[in-house]
Amino acid sequence: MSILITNIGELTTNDDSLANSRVKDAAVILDGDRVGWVGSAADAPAADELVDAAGRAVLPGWVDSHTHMVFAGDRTAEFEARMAGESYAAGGINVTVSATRAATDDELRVNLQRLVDEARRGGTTTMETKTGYGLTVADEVRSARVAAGIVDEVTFLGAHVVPSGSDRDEYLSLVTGEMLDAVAPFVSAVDVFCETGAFDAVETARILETAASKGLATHVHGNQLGHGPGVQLAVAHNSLSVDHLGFLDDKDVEALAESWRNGGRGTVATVLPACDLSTRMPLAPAKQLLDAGAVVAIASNCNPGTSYTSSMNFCVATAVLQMGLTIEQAVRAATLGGAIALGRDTERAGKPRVGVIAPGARADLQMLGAPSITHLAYRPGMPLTAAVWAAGRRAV
Ligand SMILES: N=CN[C@@H](CCC(=O)O)C(=O)O
Ligand SMILES: [Zn+2]
Repeated sequence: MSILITNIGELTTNDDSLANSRVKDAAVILDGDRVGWVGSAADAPAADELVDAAGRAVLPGWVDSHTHMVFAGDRTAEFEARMAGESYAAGGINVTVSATRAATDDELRVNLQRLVDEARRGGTTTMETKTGYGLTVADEVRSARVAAGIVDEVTFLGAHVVPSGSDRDEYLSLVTGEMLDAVAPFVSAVDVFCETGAFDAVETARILETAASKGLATHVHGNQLGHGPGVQLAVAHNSLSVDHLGFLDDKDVEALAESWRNGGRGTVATVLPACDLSTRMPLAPAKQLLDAGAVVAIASNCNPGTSYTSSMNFCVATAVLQMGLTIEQAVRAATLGGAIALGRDTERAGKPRVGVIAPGARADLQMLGAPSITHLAYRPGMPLTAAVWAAGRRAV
């Protein structure tokens, strides 16, 4: 089954082999679950089905590379207290851990599916989610299993905090031993919250090294609540990404940029604008990172504590309006940037690449109710997602 989407006013491809990544009067053919052809509408071959974009903009579906969506409960009271002047502390995580442990598998599944459906309606076609609200072997395994049945990429975040009542050394041995082995069949990566109140530099290094020794990719939550060693550790351990980045010094920015020089595959700097706003923390210096040569991703960090939104439209608009990115930079960071942060920018183990509209890539596209991507920031807060195709199927 092939679908020709024609009469596209502006097509954003992220395909660097094309002279211009914002193509006018374009067309795309979806061939099953892959992109089959991209070009000028005038040259488009025939297909089984025709969709007239009527001059609207088409771009890759959002790739949300950082969420924590396997949870139960709600943290409205904590949010209200924060808006009244209290500051965010990692301790709130244990509130969600208690609620998550008390939930049934079905309740976790239904809540995760609800959030994924919301994200899909907002144009997201690839989603990562983390465990990290179970923090026992059994609860982390079921979080990973539930997530693996619903989202594209699952990350093990047993190293979120040391759960209340646990001995620190025993918990670290669990996270790097029995718990990691038990979740490994369901996950592709391991994450660590490297922060005061969570895990320190020595503990983070131990977790990253153990994950790598088992063939798993790594991510780091770093430099979220203050300046810390997260960025340097992530780069030194060749992590796929380091995320948050509200407190960076020049050496951190340079390390992230340097990691991509000389053809190296470095560490993506993932910024989380909705989280920065919801925690009233400094915005990550996304423009400085890009200007230095780092690869930047934008993600929602959807979770009940620090960022209860999956709206990538909101994140992109904030990155443009408040972080100083151009619209092209923000859209690229929220699509191809996320794909690179997940190691999904190339075909891997039979999984097609995502984050681009190019022949062979997964057929993940969104159409805006607007003629150009500029409207994502020009008309912030407006419901601009007009249509979504996920793996070639019309999803919205
Ligand atoms: N910082 C660590 N983890 C989450 C927050 C989790 C929570 O507060 O429930 C984050 O990315 O912001
Ligand atoms: Zn997070």
